[in-house]
Amino acid sequence: MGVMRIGILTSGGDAPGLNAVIRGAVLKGDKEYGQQFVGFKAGWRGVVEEELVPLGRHEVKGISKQGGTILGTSRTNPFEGRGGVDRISEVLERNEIDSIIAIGGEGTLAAAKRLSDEGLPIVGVPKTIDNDISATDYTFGFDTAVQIATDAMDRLRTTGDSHQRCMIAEVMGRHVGWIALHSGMAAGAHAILIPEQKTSMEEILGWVTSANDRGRAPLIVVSEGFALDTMDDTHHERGLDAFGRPRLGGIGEHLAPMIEEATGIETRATTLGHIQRGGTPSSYDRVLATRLGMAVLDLARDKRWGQMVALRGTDIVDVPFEDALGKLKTVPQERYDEASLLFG
Ligand SMILES: Nc1ncnc2c1ncn2[C@@H]1O[C@H](COP(=O)(O)OP(=O)(O)OP(=O)(O)O)[C@@H](O)[C@H]1O
Ligand SMILES: O=P(O)(O)OC[C@H]1O[C@](O)(CO)[C@@H](O)[C@@H]1O
Ligand SMILES: [Mg+2]
Repeated sequence: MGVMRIGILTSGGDAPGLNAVIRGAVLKGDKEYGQQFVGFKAGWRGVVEEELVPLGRHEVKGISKQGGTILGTSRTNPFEGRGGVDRISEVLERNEIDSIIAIGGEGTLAAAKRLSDEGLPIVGVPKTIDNDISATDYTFGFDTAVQIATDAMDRLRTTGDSHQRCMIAEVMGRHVGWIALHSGMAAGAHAILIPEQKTSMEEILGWVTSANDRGRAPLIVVSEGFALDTMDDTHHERGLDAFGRPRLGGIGEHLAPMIEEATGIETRATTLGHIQRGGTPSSYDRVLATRLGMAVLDLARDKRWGQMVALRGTDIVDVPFEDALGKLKTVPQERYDEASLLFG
């Protein structure tokens, strides 16, 4: 049997740790199995458009501490345009590529599942800062996002304290509240508002006034996908993305005047936005990402197509793509109840 050649792609939004996955895979493949690697540029686009880049030990030197992805990313659908199974098989064959490692979120993994169901040799690695993928306890990128959000809140608190203001920090997370829950708990927030828990303005005002009455500057953490019990939908004023999904964001700015008017406490909102996704990954994310990158190679070596790696406890395990799809991993009621004991 000849040397196995593996193509790697990163697809969907970037997350800190993507480069550590790539490096982990390339180093192990090179040292252990004598495999060779190529990179596909910008997700599935690189596969469909046959945009390949060399990916050897030289290219991955020192990259696990770099944010973003050296391969670039996109939200290209591999079935659209010139894409499809026949086109992808032809690209793989022409470039003597035996398998694809797809690193991405649930959209990328859904595409990977469809392609592997149709016979293509694909294995996967889950990624998202939102930590909303089922079948894995944590995703890389989440720890870094939480750390960045916590640092920002520590800063908001010193300026809030100085002015005796109510500060609102809006964090990412799409339709789940993991980033808000963890960063809010770490920063000692007086309320954490998440999409999983419909909350009333009365409850929020109760927490704000109770903190204020004790002489504290209230800190409210709100997840971008949160809606008040009186709202029919999430707050999104920036329209839809290319796939018809609402671009979330702005709920913090929406709540601030309501709180200020009802309590008389001057209130300011800050949206952390893409700062949460950029820059150096935490050491936890580097280690998790490196382990996932090394483990996914065993799936490729054993030709276990349609499988992905995941974290269970402290172990890296493998699961079929479908276990990661269909259902978001939301914040369980007991985790919210536990955190909410500290509100107000
Ligand atoms: N069910 C699906 N079948 C085939 N392709 C899909 C499917 N869902 C999504 N995709 C394709 O995969 C691409 C990546 O998905 P998406 O943009 O949701 O990013 P993701 O991998 O889920 O990461 P993120 O965490 O940023 O959402 C999509 O842009 C789309 O082209
Ligand atoms: O990169 P975009 O398209 O602005 O997407 C932003 C979304 O991506 C995420 O950062 C990761 O899924 C979400 O938290 C956020 O809603
Ligand atoms: Mg997605």
